[in-house]
Amino acid sequence: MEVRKIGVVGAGQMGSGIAQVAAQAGYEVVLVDVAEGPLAKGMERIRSSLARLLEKGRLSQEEHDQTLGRIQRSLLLEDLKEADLVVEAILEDEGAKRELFTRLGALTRPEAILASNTSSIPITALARASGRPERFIGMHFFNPVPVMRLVEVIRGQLTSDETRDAVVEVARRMGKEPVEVQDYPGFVSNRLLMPMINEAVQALMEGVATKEAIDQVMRLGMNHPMGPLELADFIGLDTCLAIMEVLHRGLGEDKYRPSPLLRRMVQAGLLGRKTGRGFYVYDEKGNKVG
Ligand SMILES: CC(=O)CC(=O)SCCNC(=O)CCNC(=O)[C@H](O)C(C)(C)COP(=O)(O)OP(=O)(O)OC[C@H]1O[C@@H](n2cnc3c(N)ncnc32)[C@H](O)[C@@H]1OP(=O)(O)O
Ligand SMILES: NC(=O)C1=CN([C@@H]2O[C@H](COP(=O)(O)OP(=O)(O)OC[C@H]3O[C@@H](n4cnc5c(N)ncnc54)[C@H](OP(=O)(O)O)[C@@H]3O)[C@@H](O)[C@H]2O)C=CC1
Repeated sequence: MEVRKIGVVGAGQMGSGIAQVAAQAGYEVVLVDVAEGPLAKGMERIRSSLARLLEKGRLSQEEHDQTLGRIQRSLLLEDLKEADLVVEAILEDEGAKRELFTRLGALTRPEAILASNTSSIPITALARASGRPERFIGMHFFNPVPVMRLVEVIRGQLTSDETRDAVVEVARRMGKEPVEVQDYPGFVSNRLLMPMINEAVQALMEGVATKEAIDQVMRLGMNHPMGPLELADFIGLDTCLAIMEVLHRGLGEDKYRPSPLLRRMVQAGLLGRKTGRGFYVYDEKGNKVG
């Protein structure tokens, strides 16, 4: 099946990035969110990322303008009726995602593929809610989407070969490297990454070192581009907690128990860069100021 039009639901940090790389690859894009505020913020993120690429000469003025021209913004899921592929990037909550996929399954064309950018939630369960498990798949992008090359491709129990082939082709056309993994909690990426982040939070809570020292150890000693606490702020502490809960529930081992400090920070609304404060403090442009 040839994909021409891509819908993206959720205009947060991931949804806006996915819409951007899809439009850069030449697809017609419809970006949908529930409210005007996040939609405007998502479009602003796309504009500033494209401006950065233009400034660096990675994009011509014409490509820049055409990319923006390919993105239609909307507050209505009904505008996804003509899409060939819809990628969901709303909050990491199984109930909310199931509800959305039930609606998408009812309103999109029967041959359209539905994909989730979930970080950890079982693809097979979301596929069932969509009512079209053969044409359902996990398409897991990485943050920041315009920069990171990986797309983790996760087949559900009933995903067809045609669906897998179609999203692999889309990912490649976006300039990404698709890697196929099985439908286990957290897949590969977050089964490995999130316990490290959770352990860094636990080490901070136990007073093993300051947050700066913990981050420095991993940056300077392991050559990670960001320390784990800085990275947790970048991802969003709500998303980190949601992923740890899926690992804990899904794999049933104590080693995946979310750190109480992580939980407390989410309860306090300290979600990281997106709310201006997490382990560190950020200005409105997302630059670390404290
Ligand atoms: C939770 C999940 O389910 C899965 C996940 O996504 S986990 C998170 C995965 N992501 C990571 O681990 C990110 C780790 N961090 C990094 O790789 C880097 O710190 C970073 C790429 C974010 C920033 O890199 P940096 O060197 O500190 O900053 P900076 O120089 O501004 O950016 C590096 C390059 O990326 C570009 N860039 C960064 N963000 C960009 C954006 N949003 N749009 C376009 N370009 C961008 C910059 O322009 C720069 O390009 P040049 O090399 O051509 O100069
Ligand atoms: N952050 C990361 O590094 C990564 C995240 N992911 C996954 O991507 C998904 C999105 O994460 P991220 O972009 O960081 O989250 P954000 O909080 O930045 O964005 C989520 C967006 O979805 C909107 N939204 C919430 N519910 C609905 C709905 N029912 N319909 C339409 N839009 C909705 C939110 O609006 P509002 O603000 O009004 O609630 C918000 O704009 C999650 O599943 C996450 O696990 C995957 C890879 C990396």
